[in-house]
Amino acid sequence: MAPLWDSRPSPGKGNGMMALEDIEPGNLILEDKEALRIYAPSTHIAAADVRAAFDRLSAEDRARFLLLSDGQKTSDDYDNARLLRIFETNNFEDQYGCWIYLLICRCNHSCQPNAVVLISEQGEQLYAETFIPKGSEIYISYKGAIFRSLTARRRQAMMRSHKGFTCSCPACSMPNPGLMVSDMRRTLIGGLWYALQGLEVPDLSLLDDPIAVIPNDYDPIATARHRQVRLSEAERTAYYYVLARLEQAEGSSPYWTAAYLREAATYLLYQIADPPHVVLPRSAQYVRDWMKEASMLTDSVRPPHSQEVKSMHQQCNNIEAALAKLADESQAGLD
Ligand SMILES: C[S@@+](CC[C@H](N)C(=O)[O-])C[C@H]1O[C@@H](n2cnc3c(N)ncnc32)[C@H](O)[C@@H]1O
Repeated sequence: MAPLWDSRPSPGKGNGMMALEDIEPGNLILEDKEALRIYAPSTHIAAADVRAAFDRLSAEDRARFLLLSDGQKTSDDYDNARLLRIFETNNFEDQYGCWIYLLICRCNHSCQPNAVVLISEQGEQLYAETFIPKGSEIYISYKGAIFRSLTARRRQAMMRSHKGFTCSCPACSMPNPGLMVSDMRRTLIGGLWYALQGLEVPDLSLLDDPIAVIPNDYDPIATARHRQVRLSEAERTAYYYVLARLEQAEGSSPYWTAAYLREAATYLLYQIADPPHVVLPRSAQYVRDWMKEASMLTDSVRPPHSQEVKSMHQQCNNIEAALAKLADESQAGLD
């Protein structure tokens, strides 16, 4: 298959991954695998560790490693300090340590990404999550889900502290009033998300301090206090539904809209299922419509064999069966 991308200059971001063809949502862009892993947190990794891991790579992979950005691109030559800079500019991190991909690492970050890295038994695969027109840039998000609920200023503060660059992605460089609307939407997304987790919105003021250094393990969720009042099922239905539509309006992955619609449908079903089991046809139709939309959206951005697609189809069937059973019980009650 001819490559769907090439590495080309991306204004203000070094090089980036540019689409050579129109790429449809759900299409595979490239396959990659971890090339180099160091089992330590990024803050504990020294130049000698990177050098040792680099020396274990094949000659071909060493050459590909040296193609990655070092954040300042001083020369084609390399010493231990440059190897460390490349590692720091490109590494992914989890609780087990840090690693590098030789292809995926050539992708820039966006706070409104159009692609996602999915991990399967075959390795790591980059998939389009929205339509990517020929000639435009392919972006992933370098940050986890809760990052999406921050305003542009707060996201930039976090990126500067954690990744050493000021994010100039399309979502962050949008002019007003678009940026203001996006900030408001994301703040609402955060408020609804925390409430649904049974949490108060945490104090995020650290992210408003322009000179604050935000620790690498900064986790706003861990500092959030528990809410005193539990949300009712009606509130949960409404919150998930609004969350789905806010994510959609914000241009997030359809995967999130699908996940929240499925929750909204499930909580609406719980309400229908409450005694006295009178199934209101309109509510039942909403449950079906939301599940159908959630299923179509998941199908559009995840491979057919993926766990997400299988589980969404299974849930559609379960919900359809539950509705049919409730309708029978409701009819029996009326007879
Ligand atoms: C993993 S590399 C991505 C590929 C890199 N741009 C290249 O030329 O190979 C990460 C670096 O790209 C740049 N970068 C990525 N996303 C960016 C963004 N949204 N805004 C500004 N710079 C970005 C930063 O210099 C960052 O340190």
